[in-house]
Amino acid sequence: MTLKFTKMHGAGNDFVVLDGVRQQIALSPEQVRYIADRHFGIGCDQILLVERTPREDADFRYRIFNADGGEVEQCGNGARCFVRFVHDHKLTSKREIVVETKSGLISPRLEDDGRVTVNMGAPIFEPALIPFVSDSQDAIQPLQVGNETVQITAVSMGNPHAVQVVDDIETAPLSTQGHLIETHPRFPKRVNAGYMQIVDREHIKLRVFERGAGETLSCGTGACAAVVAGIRRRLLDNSVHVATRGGTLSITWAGEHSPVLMTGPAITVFEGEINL
Ligand SMILES: N[C@H](CCC[C@H](N)C(=O)O)C(=O)O
Repeated sequence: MTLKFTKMHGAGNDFVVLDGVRQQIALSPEQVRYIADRHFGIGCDQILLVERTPREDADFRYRIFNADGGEVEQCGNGARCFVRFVHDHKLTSKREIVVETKSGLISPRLEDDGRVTVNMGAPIFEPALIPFVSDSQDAIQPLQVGNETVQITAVSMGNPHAVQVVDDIETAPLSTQGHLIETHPRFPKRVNAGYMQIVDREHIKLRVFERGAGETLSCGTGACAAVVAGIRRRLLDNSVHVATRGGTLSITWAGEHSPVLMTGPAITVFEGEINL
């Protein structure tokens, strides 16, 4: 089978985007891993599959597969690339669309300056819904990682995140802690491990060891989770610029049950075909 694909990135978090509207696509985990492989395949952090949806209240369905082959609930940087893709490939003329994901509806919008704003929905703190094994919803909770105890904020943006505050992002222990947190038994569906450095109340630096992909240059839901965590810890104001290794994302959250808004880039790099 020959598949047309589009290679895209959102602040360096890169994607292979597949048009499941004009092509009939059903990928096995092995095929996902092959496409995502940076030596034997195309190479990407995630694969994004665009599909029609039967829902009346949505324009498309959006399926996300991590490089390890697992299908997941949400991808923030991918949502921005999604709306750029469907607009540029003339699957819609709308500049704002409603997209069905495994974790609910999101609405990305193309801005006049070329960036994309996404309403990512409200963060979730109930442990059972993250999911996180805990009898507390405190903003800061201890987590035993190897032979040390770290202080995390557990939050879901549709996908699970464990966020820490560090003094220096450059020395954050992603290489030693990242996988241990990702696979921690208190996160039954595994978790994305975020490390943020507070620059001031409107600026942070962020690195994320992503579930199913390892450290990426940027993580959109991770940026949302980090800002929410910082606001809950009373360290940040409501609008924050998040500097990631691949670029800057702007996140706004008014607190409580209000939605998190994310604005950032969505870039098309090249089009191609791959034989599966
Ligand atoms: N690794 C994530 C999915 C991709 C999220 C990230 N690339 C983003 O931009 O939000 C997870 O397993 O939940």
